[in-house]
Amino acid sequence: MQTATSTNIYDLTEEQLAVRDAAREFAQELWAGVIERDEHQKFPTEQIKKMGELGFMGMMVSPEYGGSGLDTVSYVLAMEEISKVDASCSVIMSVNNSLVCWGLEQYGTEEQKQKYLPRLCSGEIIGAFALSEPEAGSDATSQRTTAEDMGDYYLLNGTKNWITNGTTASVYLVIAQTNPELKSRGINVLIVDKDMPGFIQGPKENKLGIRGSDTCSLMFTDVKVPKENRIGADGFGFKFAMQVLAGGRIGIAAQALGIASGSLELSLKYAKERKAFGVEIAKHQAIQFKLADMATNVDAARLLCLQAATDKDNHADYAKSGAMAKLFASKVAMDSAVEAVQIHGGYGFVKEYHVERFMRDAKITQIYEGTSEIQKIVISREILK
Ligand SMILES: Cc1cc2nc3c(=O)[nH]c(=O)nc-3n(C[C@H](O)[C@H](O)[C@H](O)COP(=O)(O)OP(=O)(O)OC[C@H]3O[C@@H](n4cnc5c(N)ncnc54)[C@H](O)[C@@H]3O)c2cc1C
Repeated sequence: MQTATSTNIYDLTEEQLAVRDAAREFAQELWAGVIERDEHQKFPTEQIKKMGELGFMGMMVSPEYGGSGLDTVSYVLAMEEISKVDASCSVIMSVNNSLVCWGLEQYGTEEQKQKYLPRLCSGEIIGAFALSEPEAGSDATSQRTTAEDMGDYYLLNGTKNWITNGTTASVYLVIAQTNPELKSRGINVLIVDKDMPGFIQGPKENKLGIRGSDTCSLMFTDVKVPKENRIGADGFGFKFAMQVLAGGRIGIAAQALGIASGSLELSLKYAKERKAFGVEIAKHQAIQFKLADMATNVDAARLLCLQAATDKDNHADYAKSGAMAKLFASKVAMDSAVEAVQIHGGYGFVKEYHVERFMRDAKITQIYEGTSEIQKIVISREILK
């Protein structure tokens, strides 16, 4: 199925196009079992392993640490293709790539990078990023999890909420307050290994969408985290979280784009097959206009995603473009998926046709890594500077 991605409007390089094509080809394998994984909240273990082997789990990490050494544009293209089929796989990929691997490579010590990155990139282990708490979501500065400085180690206590890869990860980047008097400048980020005594993971949340990906709470009771597990200088944790989330948003924007373009592709196919009143429904102007709106929005969302990715690759400021890409693409994902269900009629309401799953999966892209309201705060702050 050809959509606007077939036209090289963004002057993509041969390498970027090859990555997109490889992701597109691999994504076809994700159709098998996707409904079952969604229905039973089954983690895509085999699929993630294969994604690691193909280089999708550490796409932007330098080959020196086992990564694919690719740019953010390539990452966006791959995220779109994988999200077109299974947004659960793509969120696992996104957290591992943009939050965990990127954060470790940018700010970790040589020892930390050597210890964790090769296995995170190969898919041998998975990473998680733990910022949100029961009472600190959008207002991430209100951290209640504490990391008390005990000299050689930090004593970690508290609860994190809604953590993607929460039950399956082996390594967690945990944000915690060390010095409340310094507010956001008293926050640290610590690398916590799954088997550290006092660390337990809660049960999987029973979710509306992205049900193949596991989300849970994390509980820390007197967990002793060695000082060498801190990333960056003392008090760098909040800045770390904001930096990785700014890049993470580009990945989630691409996930939303994929859900939207997947909805469009399935709708185009169905509209040419399904007949009503003696003709294919694609011949009815009402359906044509829905498809035209979807295609226009998908192309616009893709351009915003590529703009943000290009800004990041060029080391330009991507706070605004990343927030715009996520704000817009997540709305397009939601709108396109709803229209896809409508175009499919009654068939859209049952699982075999996938679009009801896209509709459920789309919603989260307006919530995590900064809600749409928070993206508007970021954008308005940037344009009013
Ligand atoms: C499936 C899933 C996976 C997740 N994965 C992770 C993860 O891996 N790691 C992690 O740390 N977190 C994760 N999260 C948490 C997610 O990032 C938060 O849910 C999100 O940031 C919103 O926080 P909240 O739920 O506390 O909502 P709240 O912050 O309580 O917001 C509630 C509503 O109020 C609005 N609002 C809040 N403040 C303002 C304001 N100042 N102006 C205007 N509107 C405002 C919000 O936009 C929202 O509509 C995940 C969440 C889910 C559901």
